[in-house]
Amino acid sequence: MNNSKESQFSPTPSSGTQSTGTVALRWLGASLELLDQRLLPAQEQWLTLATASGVSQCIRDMVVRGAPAIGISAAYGVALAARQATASDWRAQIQEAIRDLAASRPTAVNLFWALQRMERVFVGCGTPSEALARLENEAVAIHQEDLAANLTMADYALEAMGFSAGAEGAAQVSVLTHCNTGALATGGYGTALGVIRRLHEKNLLKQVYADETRPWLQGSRLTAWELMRDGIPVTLNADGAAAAILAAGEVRWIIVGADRITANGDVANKIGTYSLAVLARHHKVGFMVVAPSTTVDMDLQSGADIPIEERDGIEVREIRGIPLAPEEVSVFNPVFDVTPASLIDVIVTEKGVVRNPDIIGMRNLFG
Ligand SMILES: CSC[C@H]1O[C@H](OP(=O)(O)O)[C@H](O)[C@@H]1O
Repeated sequence: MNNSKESQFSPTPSSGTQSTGTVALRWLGASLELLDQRLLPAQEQWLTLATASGVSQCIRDMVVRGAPAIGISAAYGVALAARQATASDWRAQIQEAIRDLAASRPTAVNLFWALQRMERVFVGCGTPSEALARLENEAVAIHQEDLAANLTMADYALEAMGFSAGAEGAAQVSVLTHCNTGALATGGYGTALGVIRRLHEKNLLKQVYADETRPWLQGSRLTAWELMRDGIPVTLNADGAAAAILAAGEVRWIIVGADRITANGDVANKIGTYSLAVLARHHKVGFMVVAPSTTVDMDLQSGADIPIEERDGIEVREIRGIPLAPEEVSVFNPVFDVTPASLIDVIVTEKGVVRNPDIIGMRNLFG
């Protein structure tokens, strides 16, 4: 892996929508560039990956993170494996790359959806050169489809919020969001942050409150950085301040992303999401989950079935090597929690919207 400045590919959004300059990844054809999100906001440093194992390590280390971005990066990782696999055992090498990428993080179903889609293409390839061409095309398609989905979801979300088309002059709304669900977490534009971008584009956004999102600080380090680059009015708050913000009465919606949505509408998302949903219900604030259909896992009946990733306690005990707690203290560090469907007012996907989600509403949309 080394640093690089040039890039050849980053999908441009469909016409009629403001594109965002921020991207998390760039496909160069023979390599994948990843913006090292561990260093933001202090440094914008790109890593160039030429192997699937390098991409897998970057997902493990959260160089790139965010459910859709993880899936897209893994898809490009499989394409890189095809480029590397020229020996007689090329099939085994690509299959091993898929296995290694699948082991990189356990919760975001987008990863497994993307790898299964790439594997379906791979098994139909007869030669290494056919695999190289078809797998690269499939990874690019996954990337571009994700961006298109985000643009569609932004429109659906505004309708769900009561902003019909052409509502530019309507009263502005303040919202609160958690973690990072923007261009840094997706193929571009963002899921929950895509809705926030669209509200801003239509002059419907008064203020975004962004939870800092301990312990990895996706909110303070990524969301605040991303929104300020786009001139979007963002106020950073400690996670513990969310209750007081909702009690003040300005915020009308909490808008978050997801890492896995099960058949009954339960949602796994960044740790702290569940408590926001409880607060939202108590304060009669709308609670919206925005996620592409690649985040929906109809094979799991409920959130109890979702594997919740736990990461090293050092992420809680330290920040960039600076101790925040006694070195030997034990730490509970699940990086996701599950919000029951009963606390969710609406799930927005590019295939449509599920209000008051339950298994019937999910099945109507996803079969
Ligand atoms: C649209 S990103 C979805 C999801 O991914 C983030 O997790 P992580 O930063 O650990 O990859 C967070 O849960 C976002 O809401």
